[in-house]
Amino acid sequence: MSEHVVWVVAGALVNGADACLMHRRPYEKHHGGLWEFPGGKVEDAEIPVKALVRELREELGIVVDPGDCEAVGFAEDAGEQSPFPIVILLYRIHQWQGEPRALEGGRIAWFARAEVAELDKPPLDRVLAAQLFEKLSP
Ligand SMILES: Nc1nc2c([nH]c(=O)n2[C@@H]2O[C@H](COP(=O)(O)OP(=O)(O)OP(=O)(O)O)[C@@H](O)[C@H]2O)c(=O)[nH]1
Repeated sequence: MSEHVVWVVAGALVNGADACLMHRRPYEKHHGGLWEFPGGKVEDAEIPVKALVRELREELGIVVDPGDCEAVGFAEDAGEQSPFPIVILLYRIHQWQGEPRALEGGRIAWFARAEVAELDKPPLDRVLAAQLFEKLSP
């Protein structure tokens, strides 16, 4: 059986010491109603960080410099909990241009670290959030 792996890039927009922007997926989509890091699928032959810059422009209307994206997390599921094999790369971003807006539906909001831990999230996002905040610890 050939398995098509879905590669996903996600961005943790961080404001100050603690606040992080999360996106609640539209209800009609896979993982609808759950809170995720903004981002999306890497297209064929696309370098991941450029896919992230593209996704954040499309989804939030912000401009991000690839040099401002720091890789901080990685999670994968071979298709055990997810309906398809998936790899997610998480980048932390401290600066961007523009005010983030939810341009593709769902909603966005800023959350403190403790609140992110409590949000309803897909399983891989629990792993990614733990990696992110480990890196943010003093
Ligand atoms: N963007 C994003 N996707 C995630 C995260 N965690 C996670 O399991 N996923 C899953 O990864 C997949 C990414 O799909 P997406 O829908 O965001 O990507 P996209 O906008 O490029 O695709 P589409 O246009 O087909 O909807 C979804 O199944 C989504 O639920 C996350 O933190 N961020």
